[in-house]
Amino acid sequence: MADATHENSASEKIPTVIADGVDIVYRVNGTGAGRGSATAALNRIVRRRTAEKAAGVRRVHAVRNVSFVAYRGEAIGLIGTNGSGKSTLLKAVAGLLPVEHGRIYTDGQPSLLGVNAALMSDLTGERNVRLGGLAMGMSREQIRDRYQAIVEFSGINDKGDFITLPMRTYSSGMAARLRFSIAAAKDHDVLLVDEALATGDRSFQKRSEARIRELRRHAGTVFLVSHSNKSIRDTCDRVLWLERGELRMDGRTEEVLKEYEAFTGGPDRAAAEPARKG
Ligand SMILES: Nc1ncnc2c1ncn2[C@@H]1O[C@H](COP(=O)(O)OP(=O)(O)OP(=O)(O)O)[C@@H](O)[C@H]1O
Repeated sequence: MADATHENSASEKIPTVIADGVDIVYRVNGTGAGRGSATAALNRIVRRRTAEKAAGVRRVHAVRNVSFVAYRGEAIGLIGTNGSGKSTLLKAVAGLLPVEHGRIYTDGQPSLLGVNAALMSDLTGERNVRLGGLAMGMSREQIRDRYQAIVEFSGINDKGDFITLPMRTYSSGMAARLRFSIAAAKDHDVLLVDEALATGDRSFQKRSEARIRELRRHAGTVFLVSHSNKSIRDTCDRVLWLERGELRMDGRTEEVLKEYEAFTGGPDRAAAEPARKG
């Protein structure tokens, strides 16, 4: 679907993402006394840290001291039980969330699947393909050349001429497939995929996995968040395992999944709740 511009091998070891001691903290307002009052809001602005508690601001420390280096040509799986910080870390790599401590360096523009190509439900699939392409920095000519391939890849028209209907008429699976197809039409420096493979049916999943392998060959780095250990095995050669916001393991896919499956109690039981510790 996309041009093969240049081939790279992981052996060249060109870093694309460096996370150095990253901490990410969410602040949730209105969880206690003073909720919504003007004084509480003013407090939050003026005396942030000390006032946070008094103003009912709860801190959720979602990612703790995470460091890794990702290289060009790698496909890296992000695994961990529910709430372990995978999506949060992905958003921070995409530049959509600030880090509390530490730094994230990226080479090139990271694209979080589905966000960079934010689709509009009142516009037709066709318009969204074109706008999404422009939003990702493709030229009109490139979009024209790849339009047909994007639509075919998405499979949106398999059951009728849906691409000319507004996106609000699509099922959530169809919308997710179109988002993936648009995002995957471009060769990304760093492509961040969050559970997208879980949305389509089996044949679409197969196509997306093949496309991720292709994107890897064409130089980019791919991050994939998934609860399907099979998808991770089929797509990734390296895995980062996050648990309670901490990087518990970083290594070859098989090595990490073996430990992870022992922890979660078997293959693809990964969505289980982590054991609570005090
Ligand atoms: N917008 C938010 N505001 C406050 N806390 C949040 C927010 N988003 C996530 N969190 C918290 O941050 C932690 C990490 O959440 P995150 O969504 O990154 O986990 P995850 O590993 O992607 O989970 P899942 O596998 O369930 O998708 C959780 O404790 C969650 O409750």
